[in-house]
Amino acid sequence: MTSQQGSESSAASSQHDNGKFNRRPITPAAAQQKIAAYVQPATLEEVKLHEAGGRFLAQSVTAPHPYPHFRRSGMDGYALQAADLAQASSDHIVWLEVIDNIPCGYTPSHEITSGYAARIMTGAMVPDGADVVVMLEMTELRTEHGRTWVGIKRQVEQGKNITPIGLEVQEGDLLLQQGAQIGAGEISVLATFGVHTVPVYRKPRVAIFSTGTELLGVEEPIAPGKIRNSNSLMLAQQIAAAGGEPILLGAIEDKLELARTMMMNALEHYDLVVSSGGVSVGDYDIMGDLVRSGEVEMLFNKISMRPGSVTTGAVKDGKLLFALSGNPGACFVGCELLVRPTIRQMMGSQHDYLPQWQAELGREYVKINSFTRYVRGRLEMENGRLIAYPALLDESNVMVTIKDSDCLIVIPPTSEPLAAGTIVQILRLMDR
Ligand SMILES: Nc1nc2c(c(=O)[nH]1)N[C@H]1C(S)=C(S)[C@@H](COP(=O)(O)OP(=O)(O)OC[C@H]3O[C@@H](n4cnc5c(N)ncnc54)[C@H](O)[C@@H]3O)O[C@H]1N2
Ligand code: MOO
Ligand SMILES: [Mg+2]
Repeated sequence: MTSQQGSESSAASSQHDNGKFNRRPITPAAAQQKIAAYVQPATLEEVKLHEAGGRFLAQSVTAPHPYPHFRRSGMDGYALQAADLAQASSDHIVWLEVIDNIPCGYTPSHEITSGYAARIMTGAMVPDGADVVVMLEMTELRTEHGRTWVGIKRQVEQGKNITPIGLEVQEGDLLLQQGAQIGAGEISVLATFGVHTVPVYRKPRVAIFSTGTELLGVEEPIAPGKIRNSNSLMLAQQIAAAGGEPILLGAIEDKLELARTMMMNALEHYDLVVSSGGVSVGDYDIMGDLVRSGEVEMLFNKISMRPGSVTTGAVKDGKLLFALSGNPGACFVGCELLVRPTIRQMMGSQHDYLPQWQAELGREYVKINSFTRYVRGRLEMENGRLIAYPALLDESNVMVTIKDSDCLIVIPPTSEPLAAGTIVQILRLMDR
């Protein structure tokens, strides 16, 4: 016991506490399912469209009108009847009288009949009667006595350079599904259809705290035996990237009473709670003790995965608590596999779990394990093949290679090393 460790820690009782050792592992998928059963949808709010980026739509949106909603010219040129050009050729120029000039934003003032044309700009409304727009470069002009004729030496197929009404979207079409995450393309759609305030899910407020008597604030000078609290800030970034609002509650010493107060307060005031550290079998692994104490309903305290086998999930009054391992690698993976999907499920996302792809293993992977491993990896495209390189240092307690990874390579339980070139599943990390 270190000098800082108070007598109220769980140390005294831990020798007799078999609960922490007799943990029944469940699979990562089972853990995800258990959690999903407790997810409560976030409430709604309206935000201005220009502030809606990254948020999740709380209601599906259907098209109030077709798009485009008028026949639109795709070129600067002349709107006319294609049949008038039936005799046009390099030896025979067809002349049509120009009776209108249609800029964008105006309605045509004349219907086009045989023998006539209207000068028209890209994006302008094609006049009734016209069934083609001939681009400016294919035409020549003649002016006589204040009247203007356009000359064309080529046939042009009917419909050319006219975007028909509803080409992109018909009235009543489903534009965006509830739960869609709003990016540039979605904003363009919403703007096009006049949705200037957007119903979105409120960002779940996710409380984050770390446990560890060794933890210093990031601003504090380094000291023997101490480390800076990197997990809290790493988690905050992951949670923000997932769509949540991280609330940093700081770090506490490994004291059961402090942890209880912190956890209960967080569960009361926030939508989700994520902690780091203290879930293993050590004397001061207070989060593990706390979750087993009966004050919260434990969902699991062992998952058949590495890193993060001791990752613990619990629920109290419908609110979920994720007690992640303190080892940075395990903390990171636990957040990606469990916390991220929860946040996204709360906001109705159809893309809640990390997308799964296949890749070739870039180098031999020799560690064998009865649990599924999520190995941080880096993806490269080589000769049209997707190759996943496992990090050279991928231990749970290794921090520095997290930044180099853009995927987690899924190594199933195996008793044999995996050869380079083996097809593996990978989970794409989505925060970059
Ligand atoms: N006897 C056993 N010991 C351990 C086992 C086991 O099965 N039997 N499992 C090991 C594995 S695997 C993991 S993972 C860790 C899990 O430990 P905890 O979740 O209890 O985390 P701590 O003990 O609090 O810390 C572990 C490690 O991480 C550092 N840490 C903690 N918090 C932070 C933070 N906020 N920022 C940066 N680093 C942090 C801490 O200093 C420790 O080095 O247990 C193994 N032991
Ligand atoms: O299972 Mo430990 O939790 O990272 O390797
Ligand atoms: Mg521990």
